[in-house]
Amino acid sequence: MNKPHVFLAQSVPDSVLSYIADHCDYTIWDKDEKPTTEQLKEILRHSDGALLTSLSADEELVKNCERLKVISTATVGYDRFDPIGLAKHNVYLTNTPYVLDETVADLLFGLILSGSRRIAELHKEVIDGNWTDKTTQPSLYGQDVYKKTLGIIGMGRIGEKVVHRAKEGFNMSVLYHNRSARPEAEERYGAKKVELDTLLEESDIVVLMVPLTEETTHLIGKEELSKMKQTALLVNGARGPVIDEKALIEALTTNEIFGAALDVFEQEPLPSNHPFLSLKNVTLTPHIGSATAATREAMAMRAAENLVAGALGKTPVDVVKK
Ligand SMILES: NC(=O)C1=CN([C@@H]2O[C@H](COP(=O)(O)OP(=O)(O)OC[C@H]3O[C@@H](n4cnc5c(N)ncnc54)[C@H](O)[C@@H]3O)[C@@H](O)[C@H]2O)C=CC1
Ligand SMILES: O=C(O)C(=O)CO
Repeated sequence: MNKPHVFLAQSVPDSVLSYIADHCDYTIWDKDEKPTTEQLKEILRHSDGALLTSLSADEELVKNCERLKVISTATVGYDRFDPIGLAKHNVYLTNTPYVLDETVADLLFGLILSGSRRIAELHKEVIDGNWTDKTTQPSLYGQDVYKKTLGIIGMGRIGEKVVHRAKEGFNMSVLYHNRSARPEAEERYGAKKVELDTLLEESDIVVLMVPLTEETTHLIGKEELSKMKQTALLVNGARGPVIDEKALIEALTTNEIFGAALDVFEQEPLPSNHPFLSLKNVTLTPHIGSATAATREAMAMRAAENLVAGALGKTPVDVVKK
């Protein structure tokens, strides 16, 4: 029997490629520039499945792809894909939940610590040869993390791992804002579900961990920032557009809040003239929430398992239901 054919828009670890090859024939896109929409449509017309992590897909892309059964992304976030549009043409969208939760929560705690204790800012002072008596003056003091109040917006898989670290490691109080109540988290961590405004007003550290949707676009803007404490830190591990960056830059420039620690941005990579780059009260990382060798390999394998299952005509484990 002929093997199904899958398209890989990017390379994958050898172990993952070998798993795919056991079940499918494959083509890998090996050019530096991404395929154009027209090139992608043509490729997908001849594919049973596709791994499109760094690309996007909607109804228009797949409407003439009779063979196509699955589009897999090696990410948990799927805001660049339209699961409903794909489903209209019997194409599953799959993502990679669970396997990255602990790793992303670790990074978020790195951001919390760096932003609160000014690690990135003062690291730069040391590197630049500016370590003088003045470096430890009160105006450069940080904020405590231990026993402070963490406000988490988006108490999902990753949000709960952040809360675990906050409670078990730092004895923090936890407020959360989520679409639905999470009674187990309330019981286990003493987390309290509150309205967004209350969370913003009462938290010392506000962490964003919601998916990017119409509802969460610019969830944090001028008005929301004005409700935060002047000593508060805003941490974004979700997606850039969840924050209105213009409003955040204004709040950081006028010290309306203490600082921001950000892994995701409205435009990625950040343009070289971006105002964030000249602010001191920010920690910036280049969207590395899940970027450890082990976790990225686990994500690629999970994405491959979904891809292979779909291409073979089975129902993949991680079908995105919207
Ligand atoms: N920086 C990075 O590298 C990474 C970023 N992410 C981002 O984090 C997001 C969350 O991932 P998971 O925790 O796995 O997702 P999840 O689906 O388990 O959790 C998201 C939570 O947000 C809540 N939510 C959704 N819309 C909301 C709204 N309008 N208001 C309040 N709560 C709302 C949901 O009820 C859910 O509990 C992903 O969608 C992705 O965009 C995920 C992994 C790595
Ligand atoms: O999985 C995701 O959604 C990411 O942003 C990268 O891990």
